[in-house]
Amino acid sequence: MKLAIIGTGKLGSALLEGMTARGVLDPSDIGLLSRNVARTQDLASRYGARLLVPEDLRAAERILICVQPRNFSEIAPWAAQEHAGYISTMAGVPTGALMRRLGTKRVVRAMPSLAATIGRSQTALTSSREAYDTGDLAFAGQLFGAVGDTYDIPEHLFDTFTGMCASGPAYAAVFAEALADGAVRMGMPRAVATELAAKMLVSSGELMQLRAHPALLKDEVCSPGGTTIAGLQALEASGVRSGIIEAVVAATRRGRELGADNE
Ligand SMILES: NC(=O)C1=CN([C@@H]2O[C@H](COP(=O)(O)OP(=O)(O)OC[C@H]3O[C@@H](n4cnc5c(N)ncnc54)[C@H](O)[C@@H]3O)[C@@H](O)[C@H]2O)C=CC1
Ligand SMILES: O=C(O)[C@@H]1CCC=N1
Repeated sequence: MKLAIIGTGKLGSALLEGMTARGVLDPSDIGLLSRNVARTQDLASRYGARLLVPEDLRAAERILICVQPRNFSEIAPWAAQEHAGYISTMAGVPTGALMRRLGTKRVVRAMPSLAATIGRSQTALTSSREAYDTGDLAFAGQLFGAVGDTYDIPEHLFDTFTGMCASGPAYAAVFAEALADGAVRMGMPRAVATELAAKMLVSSGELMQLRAHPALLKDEVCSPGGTTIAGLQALEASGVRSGIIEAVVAATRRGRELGADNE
């Protein structure tokens, strides 16, 4: 078995879906192990992966940990296998803590996002020296490279990457929801407003990528004395920029707390 995935919740299943859809691993080389056995059995049958019990981890070349940081202490005792390499997606938990709790030096820390489902995750990677030497980091690079872009991020910036790129879809969702609320406030039907808001965010992201800086897009859309600059004035008065900066700062700090809880 090339890869055992512990934790088949929102991220574990998104990674499974993204990886199998893109053929990075044969489903028969993937094993799944989670507390929610019914859901995991269902995923295993749907994707052609194996349902595992902890003893099966002895046969896993590498183990991908996708449980919540608060559940790490529950799985660490039986997840620790001398022969295996580890990849952890747990927010906040540093490579040092992973090495100590798993009793190995073969540790890769990864931070993907739910966009892995559609092959558009931005995944941060960092690892121990041993994980580099044994090819674990290269393996993780292939795995996450199949479901989006990968970035070498130094460990001191990992929680910030998490607070922006991995948490980011939630911020974007709140922005879309609020946009739709605005349109509903002005009389637009909810279903139409919700669909328009999401599509507008996607196309705006693509337009931004075609420009050197997001401000250039803003300037092109703002006609002198027009509607957009009036809307932007109201947005700026709400302190939206500071709110977004604070969101990334708070998420970064929370990542550090989760790391400290797992020392
Ligand atoms: N949801 C997201 O967008 C992202 C999540 N992450 C990280 O990925 C990890 C998983 O996140 P989610 O999938 O959202 O969480 P989740 O709560 O949806 O899934 C957690 C999974 O762990 C399993 N689990 C919990 N305790 C267990 C135990 N003792 N033994 C076996 N299985 C156990 C649960 O049954 C569930 O399948 C977290 O550490 C999170 O920080 C990272 C990037 C993005
Ligand atoms: O909210 C969380 O803690 C996880 C990590 C990044 C996205 N979801």
